[in-house]
Amino acid sequence: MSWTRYCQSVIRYPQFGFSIDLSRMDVDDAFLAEMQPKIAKAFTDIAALEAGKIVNPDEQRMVGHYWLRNASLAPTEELRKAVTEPLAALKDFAEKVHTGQITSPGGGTFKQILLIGIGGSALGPQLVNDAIGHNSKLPIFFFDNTDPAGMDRVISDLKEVGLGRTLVLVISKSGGTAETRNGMLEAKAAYEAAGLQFGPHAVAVTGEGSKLDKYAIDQKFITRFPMEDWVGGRTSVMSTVGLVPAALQGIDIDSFLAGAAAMDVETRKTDAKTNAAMQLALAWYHAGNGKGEKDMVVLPYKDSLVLFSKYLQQLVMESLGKELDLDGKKVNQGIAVYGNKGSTDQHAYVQQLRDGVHNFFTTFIEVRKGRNGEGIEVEPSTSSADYLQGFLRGTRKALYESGRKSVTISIPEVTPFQLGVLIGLFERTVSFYASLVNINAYHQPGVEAGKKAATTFLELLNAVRGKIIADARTAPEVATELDADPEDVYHCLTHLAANGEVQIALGKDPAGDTFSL
Ligand SMILES: O=P(O)(O)OC[C@H]1O[C@](O)(CO)[C@@H](O)[C@@H]1O
Repeated sequence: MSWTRYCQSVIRYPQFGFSIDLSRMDVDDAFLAEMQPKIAKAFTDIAALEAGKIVNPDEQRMVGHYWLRNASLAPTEELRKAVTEPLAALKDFAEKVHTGQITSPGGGTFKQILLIGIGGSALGPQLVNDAIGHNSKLPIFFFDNTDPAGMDRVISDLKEVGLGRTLVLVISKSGGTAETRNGMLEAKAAYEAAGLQFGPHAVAVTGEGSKLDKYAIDQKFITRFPMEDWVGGRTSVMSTVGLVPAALQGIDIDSFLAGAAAMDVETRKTDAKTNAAMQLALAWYHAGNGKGEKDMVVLPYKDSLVLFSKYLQQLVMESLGKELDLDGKKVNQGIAVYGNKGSTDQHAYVQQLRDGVHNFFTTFIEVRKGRNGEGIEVEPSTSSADYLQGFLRGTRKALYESGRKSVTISIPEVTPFQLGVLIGLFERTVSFYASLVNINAYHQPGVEAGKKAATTFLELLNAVRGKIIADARTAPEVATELDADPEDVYHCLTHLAANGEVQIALGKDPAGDTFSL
């Protein structure tokens, strides 16, 4: 019975060794029949998207990430060139860095990279590095936050080889993201403290004319690569954002792009039954009633894919997590994504998956090849790879026995091509799912609220700084003077106290704590 169902529901693309098993998602024919009109609309929507329609109405933008791996699909010559020219330029740049035609200002080749970016401007390069960048030509380090201690740690690691031999990539589509700006200024300060000029060690990847672009010109960066407004941050790994670092690392970026293009060819086909991305989108819809009622747990059984769940978290949650649908109706859509790797998670949270709250479905990612080269027997006739496979199959079975659904995606090994295949699959699944639930997957209005509130907090923090005097005062006293919320003022004061700018004397509760110079 389950064997028949498996054979009927597995979709295979043997030409590149891919398969997806949806048999444990229990999607029935009646559901598929009912979804027919929505499926047809999703195919029409994505064809329009790929043809260059403005499918991101709020930002009045096209969505062109599918063109990045097949420029001939781009609707105009200008757009085609916007893909091919930066690609040729970044390959040339990487080649010159590798062959020493571009060297560090102090002489000598660049030996390592510091990438400064956040969200889509870091997650893709981090995934690529972790999955396929092992032993690459230039090791890469990241500033992906505004945490000063985190940056200090990275700078100290970079100093082992030397900042003078470190090429800095500052990546920001908008060119105005605070965390990235802060990281760049922190890196610049570290260079200057070491007696080095920052600009001649740096490269910018950003929108033309952005703040960062202007800064890069002013500071005499080595070069700048453009980032187009029709590529979203979370789908930018195949744009200059992902390809500049990957090419510098010596990763086979043509193969990476070819993998995504190969998946695109299959999932562009309008036969829903054999379209892995459409079937996956339908399975998500079925599992969560089209309302994201079930979370997606991502379990790749391969250490090098450990960041894939984090990468998918942004791709899926920033794309699908929306308050309003395209008709302006309040829908609060989304699918929560979390995960790490198997079989490690077997010893962490799989207990809850099997026995606890039933609010998820699992996406297993199987990598068929265990390792390159010979392995040992850990038991008679049994290898570590056999165990990894055994745990994947065992967990899938045990979950299904207790009514927990799962998808299993299989790839032969983790290569640039296969990583492209996986990314291509999920990008198109997100596009389809967004159509099925009628939302704009390509904007992120919710992120702005937190950014605005942070700006307000920073303004208040400076106002509070100006009110600290020698006399000890409570947060409500300072708040009255500033006509501000006492809790906000309290958090400003405790932050200043923790960083040595004011003294704190604890009272019996926060209202009783006093602060002084
Ligand atoms: O590349 P940027 O413009 O610095 O943005 C970084 C990230 O910030 C976000 O805009 C969210 O604030 C993401 O969508 C994006 O990937």
